[in-house]
Amino acid sequence: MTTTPLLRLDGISKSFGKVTVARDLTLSVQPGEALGIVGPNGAGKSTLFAMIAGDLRPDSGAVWLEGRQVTGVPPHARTRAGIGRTFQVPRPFEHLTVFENVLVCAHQGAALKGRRAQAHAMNVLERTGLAEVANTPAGRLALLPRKRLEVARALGTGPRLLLLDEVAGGLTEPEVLELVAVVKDLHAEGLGIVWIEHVVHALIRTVGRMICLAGGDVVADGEPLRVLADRRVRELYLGAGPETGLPGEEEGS
Ligand SMILES: Nc1ncnc2c1ncn2[C@@H]1O[C@H](COP(=O)(O)OP(=O)(O)OP(=O)(O)O)[C@@H](O)[C@H]1O
Repeated sequence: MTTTPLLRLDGISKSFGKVTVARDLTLSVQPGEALGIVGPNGAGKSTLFAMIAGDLRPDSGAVWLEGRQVTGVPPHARTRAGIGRTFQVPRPFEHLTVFENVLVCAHQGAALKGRRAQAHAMNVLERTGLAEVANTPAGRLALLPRKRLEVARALGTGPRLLLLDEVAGGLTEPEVLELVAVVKDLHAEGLGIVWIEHVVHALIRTVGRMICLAGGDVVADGEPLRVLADRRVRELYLGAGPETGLPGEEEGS
């Protein structure tokens, strides 16, 4: 028996002028799967998220969510349909508290009202380790809780597919591990996760599958250490700094 994929990109193509960021790209994410996406700067990773979330329309091809075509569906309706996303640069409502920020998402994204919305928002804060700062204005948060809040806001919308866009960027090593623990717990709950990340070792700890995007193509797809050991992937990362945590060749072979 075949299960309906949580997400399916079917022959997606997208160019900005002469720059092709997706070339006839086909990709499925199964329910509960955690997929990591790596690739050099400008590879088109964030653009891919924008097409999944509905902020950008592909030039051709289709986006399917749980067997429903959503290619022409606007972002707010995709949120309601079960896609939650974070942004590279978190932009919470700075003057609202952490709790209020998530409550807005529960109202607008998950269409919850009153006590149900409040209970959901509190639950999200517990799951993301933010309960203790529930009443702190978002603008006063340090970077790690700000990143946690970005994840919490996406969760507030009640997604079945969570898109994480470089949430580990800028964090210290121990902070990365704290964030990884949050994402791993969400995955263990059964949430489908697609995580774009340059901090590769965070992905290795979390995802069961990884793809590498470059020049609009998927250049490698499979078990994370195998993908990172792939010759083409290593060539793309040549010169990448140690902060990527790219494992040595012997680890992947
Ligand atoms: N709206 C747009 N209009 C024109 N060009 C764009 C637009 N959005 C992205 N691009 C270009 O498309 C390419 C892919 O950008 P994108 O942000 O998707 O890459 P990325 O893989 O996420 O990069 P990074 O790892 O640096 O975040 C880049 O060359 C970028 O300049």
